[in-house]
Amino acid sequence: MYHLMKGLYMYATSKEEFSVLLLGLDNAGKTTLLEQIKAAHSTTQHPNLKTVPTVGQNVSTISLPDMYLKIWDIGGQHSLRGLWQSYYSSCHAIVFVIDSTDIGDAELAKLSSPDGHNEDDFGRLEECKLVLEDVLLNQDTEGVPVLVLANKQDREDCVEVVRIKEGLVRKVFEGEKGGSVRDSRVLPCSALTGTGVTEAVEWLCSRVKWNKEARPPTMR
Ligand SMILES: Nc1nc2c(ncn2[C@@H]2O[C@H](COP(=O)(O)OP(=O)(O)OP(=O)(O)O)[C@@H](O)[C@H]2O)c(=O)[nH]1
Ligand SMILES: [Mg+2]
Repeated sequence: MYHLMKGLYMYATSKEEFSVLLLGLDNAGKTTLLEQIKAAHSTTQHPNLKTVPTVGQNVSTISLPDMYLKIWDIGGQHSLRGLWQSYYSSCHAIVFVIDSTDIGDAELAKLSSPDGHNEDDFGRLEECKLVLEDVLLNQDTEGVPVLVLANKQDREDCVEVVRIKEGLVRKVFEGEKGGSVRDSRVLPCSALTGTGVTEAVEWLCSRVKWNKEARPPTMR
């Protein structure tokens, strides 16, 4: 009887759990974003916005009415990027965070015709493009929804989201094999102020549910 009751209780209280990876170059704002998401889903916690570069990973599970989101924030430094791929096969969505103040004017086309430009004009645009391409082309991320966040939109020197979408993201996604087989979206945000964080989480929740047959959740 005890086991039956326990089983029923577990069944009634368990929820689906989906894993989300936060990826992006070092200093993009991944850990700050995780802090904001955690604080937004806690009644007591304030975000710790004094981050240090992540060496390894941070992980937090947030409880939503109909699911758990287990969010993995992985260090973006060059030497740590090799670790990312070990998370791909078990993730349900990827958030690729871009520092909107460190990509020149986000115009990929200008990279290939650098007349009159020096490297400083581009920030880390080329590096950002290569790293995003690498994520998309890995076979373990095939079909996984990808949310690109144009972060640091609170700063005056940021590139606006439409430019990032048209000049950088669309071109990288067009180069992807198989074209439009995955859900993707580009959204503006400021991890520092929290603007756009709710919209990002909402998009993730809807897409992991839609993609449930291809990548089933675990029950918890
Ligand atoms: N102005 C502004 N600064 C931000 C924003 N998000 C992050 N930062 C700052 O950018 C710096 C790096 O933020 P982190 O969250 O530590 O970056 P990260 O992507 O986790 O970096 P790694 O752990 O090295 O991969 C910190 O000084 C943050 O305060 C933002 O939306 N606006
Ligand atoms: Mg970090």
